[in-house]
Amino acid sequence: MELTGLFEMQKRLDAYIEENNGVERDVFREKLLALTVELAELANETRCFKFWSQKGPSPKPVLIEEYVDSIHFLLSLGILRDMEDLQEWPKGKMAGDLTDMFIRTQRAVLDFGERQDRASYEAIWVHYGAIAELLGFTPDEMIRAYREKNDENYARQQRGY
Ligand SMILES: O=c1ccn([C@H]2C[C@H](O)[C@@H](COP(=O)(O)O)O2)c(=O)[nH]1
Repeated sequence: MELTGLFEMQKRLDAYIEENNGVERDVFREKLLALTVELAELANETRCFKFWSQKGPSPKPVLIEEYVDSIHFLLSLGILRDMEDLQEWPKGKMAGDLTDMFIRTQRAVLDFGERQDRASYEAIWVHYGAIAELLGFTPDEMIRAYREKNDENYARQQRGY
């Protein structure tokens, strides 16, 4: 899946948010924490780990919106560390269920926070790709959901969110 267009949209949104909020410092730490929070929110909506509950996962539109919140911050972190030349979504084979994948993805995000290098950045994409596959998201669905949330993020800024 092609990432160039998404990086461009994210760069524009980030510039708008920074300008709107008078941000002049490096907000890498904040965005890293935001990504771990979004990942946990997605896990919570899937309820994959809630062996103590009989309730099923949230509907697909809810899951995909949470998913693309993560994609926003993942793109944004790449932009902050000059990795927006990554053209294709890095893919790799990963075995395991959703619970495995959420734990490993949290680790991959924190690992990137320490190393801040390309290999650890690409590893996060591989993990998110595996989550998308387990949740049955197609590339078209993800791109559509990303665009919709990107628009909503502008609208929120304009509303004084
Ligand atoms: O610099 C930023 C800050 C926020 N967001 C977006 C990503 C998510 O879609 C949304 C998260 O906002 P909350 O709902 O968590 O407030 O904001 C960005 O894209 N760039």
